[in-house]
Amino acid sequence: MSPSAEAVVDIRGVRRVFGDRAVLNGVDLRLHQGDVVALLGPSGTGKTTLLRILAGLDAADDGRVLVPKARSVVFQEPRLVPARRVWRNVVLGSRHVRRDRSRAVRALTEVGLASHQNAWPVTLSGGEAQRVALARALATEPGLLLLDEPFAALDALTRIRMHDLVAELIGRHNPAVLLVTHDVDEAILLADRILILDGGTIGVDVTVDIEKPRQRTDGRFAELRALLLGRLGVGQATAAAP
Ligand SMILES: Nc1ncnc2c1ncn2[C@@H]1O[C@H](COP(=O)(O)OP(=O)(O)OP(=O)(O)O)[C@@H](O)[C@H]1O
Repeated sequence: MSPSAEAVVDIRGVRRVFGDRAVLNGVDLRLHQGDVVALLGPSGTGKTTLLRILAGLDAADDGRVLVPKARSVVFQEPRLVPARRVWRNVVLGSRHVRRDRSRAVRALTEVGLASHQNAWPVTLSGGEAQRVALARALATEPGLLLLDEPFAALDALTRIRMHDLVAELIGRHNPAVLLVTHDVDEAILLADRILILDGGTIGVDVTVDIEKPRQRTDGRFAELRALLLGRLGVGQATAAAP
């Protein structure tokens, strides 16, 4: 993305204070359409707080926040409404249900769940429910897609399949994406840029210069993993290895 293109997310000097602790203390972040950015950081450093501010679910105490109106969030848990069928969950809040049914089915087709359109959420597996949450998030064609540890509750095999699916969907819809994750490999697999939030600010900002699809066996993958783990304060032995 050319640096001169207009940013869809532009936040400057964002502060968020809880009690006497400034969890965010001067965060700057610019994202352009199509940017896929992963946000790592030790537990409790404010990743979800930042994501909630970008989602409009929380407000900064100070600083400037420019985000698109059309934005969607996928959380760790799918947050489906149990009393609504799957397709209705995809277009929740719509006032034009009949017209929107085809939009819902298109979105479900993209995540491989068109055949489940009339199912009730309780009948879905965890992975299927999260695919419905993704379909719902993308059905509105958001300019910004916020993903808050969306694969953390899934088993390892489902998580790998979800990585492939999300990569494909992001490529097709081309929103700006902010992915909060604890999984360094997931960040390297999916993101073009990886940030580490610590001490209230973004201290690490790395461009992932490995062509996609990325292989964990690629030497550059292992090198970047070691670098990031080192910066996160874990796996120094790996990071220091020759
Ligand atoms: N509404 C709130 N009121 C008071 N403190 C809060 C509130 N929301 C978050 N915090 C505190 O802010 C800090 C950052 O929380 P946040 O959930 O943003 O961290 P995180 O980096 O996403 O953590 P994790 O990786 O464990 O999910 C934590 O210490 C948390 O207790």
